[in-house]
Amino acid sequence: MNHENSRAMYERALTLMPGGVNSPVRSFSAVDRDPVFIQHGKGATVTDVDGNTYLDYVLSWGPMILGHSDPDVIRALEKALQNGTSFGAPTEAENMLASMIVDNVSSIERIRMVNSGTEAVMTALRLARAFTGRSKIVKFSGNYHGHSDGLLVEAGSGILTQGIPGSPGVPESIVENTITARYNDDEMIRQLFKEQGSEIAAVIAEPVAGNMGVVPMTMEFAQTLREVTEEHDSLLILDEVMTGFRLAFEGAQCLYNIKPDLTCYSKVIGGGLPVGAFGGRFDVMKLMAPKGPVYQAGTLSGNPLAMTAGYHTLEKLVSNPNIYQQLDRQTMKLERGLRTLIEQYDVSATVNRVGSMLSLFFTDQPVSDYESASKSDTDMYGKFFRGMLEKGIYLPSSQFESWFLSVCHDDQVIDQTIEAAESVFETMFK
Ligand SMILES: Cc1ncc(COP(=O)(O)O)c(C=O)c1O
Ligand SMILES: N[C@H](C=O)CCC(=O)O
Repeated sequence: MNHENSRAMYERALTLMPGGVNSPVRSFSAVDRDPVFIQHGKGATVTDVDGNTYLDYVLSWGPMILGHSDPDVIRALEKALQNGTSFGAPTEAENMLASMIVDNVSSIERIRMVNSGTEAVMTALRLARAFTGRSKIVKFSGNYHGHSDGLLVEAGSGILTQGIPGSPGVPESIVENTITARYNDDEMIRQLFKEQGSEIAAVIAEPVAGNMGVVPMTMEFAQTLREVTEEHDSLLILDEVMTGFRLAFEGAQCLYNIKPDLTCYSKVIGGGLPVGAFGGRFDVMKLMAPKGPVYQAGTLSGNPLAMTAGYHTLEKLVSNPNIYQQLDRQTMKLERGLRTLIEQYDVSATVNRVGSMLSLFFTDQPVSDYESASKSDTDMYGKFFRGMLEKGIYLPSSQFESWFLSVCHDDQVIDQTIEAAESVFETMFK
């Protein structure tokens, strides 16, 4: 494959932006390679600036559940564009997206749109603190909730990929209110609440973690989180930025049958445009300004183009519930193909999957938390990644990110991916 144009653009980018990128994971630094620059995407594929086309399992890190350039979403955007791009005033598009969610997700009685997952989580925590009058929050190692100051401690995603414990520039006084606990450890969270329950404003968790690779929460742990927060009058915040509208329309909360007090969204809710949102119980949400005293604002919050892309994406998902079965079936096919290869080539690897989120970890131990995820052989992943890229398969450039499938990942796409993986395994493990 020729990557001449990507290389030239990356060299130029390095002179303009720190590390040549606007978000660290996309720099490919963890897989020891220069990034490819993407020109366009269609369905399950993206094409780079050298004309190489790849089967895409990154899907913009999750949002593109309908595949790239879905014709209905593009058509709606083209129409919306004729009216202008931003007004900083209410539009009907906001009502449409909000009611799509309030009418279809039972835990959401009120919702507020923002521009990113980071903003959604940051504000949901402020709200939880105001509602409870408490300062401490509990998060879990290996979960990632965006890059706000209090949440980078033992975070997943780029923080885990780069092997750094948090970030310089965050004052001690901010993180002293963040308690970090072990994911899927019932005993630890119960003990924590026994000791400090009256000071804890909220527990925030990814119901299926996707930022230390895919690590599902156990059913038991989900119930425990709901129980301890209720017992101690703390709030349970589910960060469904990745899982919302992806694992089911009602997100992971319906798979686990738990009702959080607040839920955070981003990714699929914006159909590929920048949208974040948080919502939940009316008695909590009514504290938000201008109804209540908790401040949040945004010049571009509820932007009409973003609302349009989100509405038309969710519209297609809600009106075709078979979509989730189809996504599950196709991802299971990929999972089975990878498992067969792991056995055939006797590789120390394990596959975790929930619905259309999947990770291949190069470790023979089960991966159930930050500690076990961290034991994966990241050099091996880098080698696998580079081999797959050369075969035209665009995977996440880190062991600790989820692979995502879209409705365009049909049998042919999956077969081609498994064939490529077989040929890469052949060179790596024969
Ligand atoms: C679970 C989770 N929460 C929060 C975020 C932050 O979202 P954003 O990147 O839109 O700020 C992300 C992804 O980045 C995420 O995966
Ligand atoms: N893991 C991150 C979000 O889900 C990856 C996207 C990013 O931070 O650039």
